[in-house]
Amino acid sequence: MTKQVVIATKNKGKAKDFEALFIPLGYKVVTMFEVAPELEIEETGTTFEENAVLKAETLARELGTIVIADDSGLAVDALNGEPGVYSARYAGDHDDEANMVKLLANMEHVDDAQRTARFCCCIAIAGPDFETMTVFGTCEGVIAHEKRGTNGFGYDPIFFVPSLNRMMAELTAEEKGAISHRGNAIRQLKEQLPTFMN
Ligand SMILES: O=P(O)(O)OP(=O)(O)OP(=O)(O)OC[C@H]1O[C@@H](n2cnc3c(O)ncnc32)[C@H](O)[C@@H]1O
Ligand SMILES: [Mg+2]
Repeated sequence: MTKQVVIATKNKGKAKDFEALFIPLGYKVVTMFEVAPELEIEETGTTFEENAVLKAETLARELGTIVIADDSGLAVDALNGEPGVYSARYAGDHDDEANMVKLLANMEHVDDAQRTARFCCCIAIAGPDFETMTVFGTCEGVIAHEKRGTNGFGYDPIFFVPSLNRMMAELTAEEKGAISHRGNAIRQLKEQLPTFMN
């Protein structure tokens, strides 16, 4: 029987990232589209951790099983850490394209040296018989002046990864997982929960 991991997400790009990380470990990835399509979880927290815990615990309670959730975002130094926890809704509705347009406009007069940023990801794991646990991962980069690349999701086309000399949206899902905030968080989870992710 294939093991499965339930992720409290409705973001298809995020789900693909998780598949690249979990399938090699022998897990099938299941999202809210399959297990709770009607459930809307309002992200009322002010930190990645609060929102990740909220999403994981809400779905775990609903299903009575172990659930993982990811709350993530982009923190841009020249914008004092914005859009941060509001990354998905930066330009209003959840619209990746509009979010990038707004971010590039707000960065128009920022010099190359000041365009540093990082993706942040808090992953929470919740279940019926243990206390919710969280791990945190980051990925350093630079905000480009224009979009490039078609892989990934969200802000990937404007996030330059200096160590690979490519945009995040130019990496395969496997390459992204090896260096991303999400990959780094998952690797920590794996270290701390070897029995869950063996
Ligand atoms: O809450 P769920 O349903 O998981 O999906 P979401 O897209 O709303 O997810 P978040 O609330 O965690 O918001 C994260 C946003 O941050 C951005 N983001 C997070 N991880 C990213 C990544 O790996 N690449 C590009 N953008 C990312 C992107 O705009 C996401 O919509
Ligand atoms: Mg969300």
